[in-house]
Amino acid sequence: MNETVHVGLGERAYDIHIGPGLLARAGALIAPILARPQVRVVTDENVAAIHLETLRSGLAEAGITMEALVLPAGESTKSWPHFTRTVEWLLEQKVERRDLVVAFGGGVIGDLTGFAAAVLRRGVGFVQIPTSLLAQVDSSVGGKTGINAPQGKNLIGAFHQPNLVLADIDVLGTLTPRDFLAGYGEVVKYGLLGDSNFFEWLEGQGPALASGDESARIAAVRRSCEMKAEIVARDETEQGDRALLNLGHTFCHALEAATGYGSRLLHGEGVAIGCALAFELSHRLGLCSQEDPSRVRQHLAEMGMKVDLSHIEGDIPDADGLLELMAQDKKVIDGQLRFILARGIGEAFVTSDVPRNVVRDLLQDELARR
Ligand SMILES: NC(=O)c1ccc[n+]([C@@H]2O[C@H](COP(=O)([O-])OP(=O)(O)OC[C@H]3O[C@@H](n4cnc5c(N)ncnc54)[C@H](O)[C@@H]3O)[C@@H](O)[C@H]2O)c1
Ligand SMILES: O=C(O)C(=O)C[C@@H](O)[C@H](O)[C@H](O)COP(=O)(O)O
Ligand SMILES: [Zn+2]
Repeated sequence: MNETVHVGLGERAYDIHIGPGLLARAGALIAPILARPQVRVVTDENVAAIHLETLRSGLAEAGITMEALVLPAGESTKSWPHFTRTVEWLLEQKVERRDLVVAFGGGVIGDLTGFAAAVLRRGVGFVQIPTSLLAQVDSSVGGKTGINAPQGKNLIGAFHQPNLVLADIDVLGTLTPRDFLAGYGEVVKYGLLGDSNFFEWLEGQGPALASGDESARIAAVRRSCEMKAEIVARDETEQGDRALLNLGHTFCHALEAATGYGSRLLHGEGVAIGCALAFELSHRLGLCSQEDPSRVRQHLAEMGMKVDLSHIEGDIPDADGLLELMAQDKKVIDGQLRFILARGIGEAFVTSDVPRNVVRDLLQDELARR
């Protein structure tokens, strides 16, 4: 029942194992790449409470000992204070250059721990054991690591590939429905950016995925990882095509900054809203038919997801305020925003040819519906 996706990056290549029961086998899977039988694990309080002892015994089966740092859960942990605490803890633990650090949690823990590993003693290896759907389909793969800055999302970080990824499908069973659906936003993104058959499959299988169907979950994680691995192998540091994985994110990151990186808007929720906006923008620019944004919105709505700016509670900035936040996007070149747009479902492309007034009008219209 286990699947393996290979990320073909030459000397930085690694495998993603996907399937049930992987925590119990973690020791056996990690042992071949360990220099000595000990690891340091960074996790959050939710994951630790439910799954840390299973990981500890899975490692112990192969004679590997572990110490853990348990951080608070949530996006605000992806910040300087927790980053400093993590790096100092790893140094206190005398983690050596040939040791491996384990990121055991969702995307927040993966991004923070990966960045700590990137700078610790100028770079130590790390293993991703992603426990949220979002982390299994996206953040644990591809080596983007980092933290948020007051100026914007993920503005401080490094490309640092993991040495191994273990995506245990069983742990998805303890996610809250809200966190599961947030991760689903990134799954839908893959279909929208490059695989219309996958999107069509999700239209049929999305409800089964959400209600816990194991084979549907494995298939969705595998297809997402295959697509991400293929793009990352082509363009590891986002000089070109990797930006496709940013579909919906220019809007999403501005909305996350506007809502204070808290529980008002989760990253995956912002991605879903951002994808709907990107398709609407594509339609307004005459790139795709009206049916495409409608179909995107309909599937997200049927899954019970946030689709519109009106689904975000509380105040958000006006159109100019959101455009100002977008100006910090890492895809900006010579002060010019770049967007991921689509000629249809599964046909995304990267462009800077987007008049500011069209984006402004779109945001104004969407804000007026709040
Ligand atoms: N590096 C990348 O390529 C990349 C890609 C996508 C997203 N991200 C980042 O990932 C972050 C979002 O990740 P996320 O949605 O996993 O958020 P998260 O890490 O905050 O996890 C969501 C919530 O689920 C809980 N949780 C995780 N696994 C659980 C489990 N098995 N059982 C019960 N609870 C569990 C966490 O404690 C948390 O409360 C954002 O910061 C985003 O920017 C990075
Ligand atoms: O891996 C990538 O590349 C992505 O863009 C994946 C995104 O889902 C993810 O949210 C990423 O962290 C965004 O990257 P950023 O460079 O726009 O911060
Ligand atoms: Zn994302």
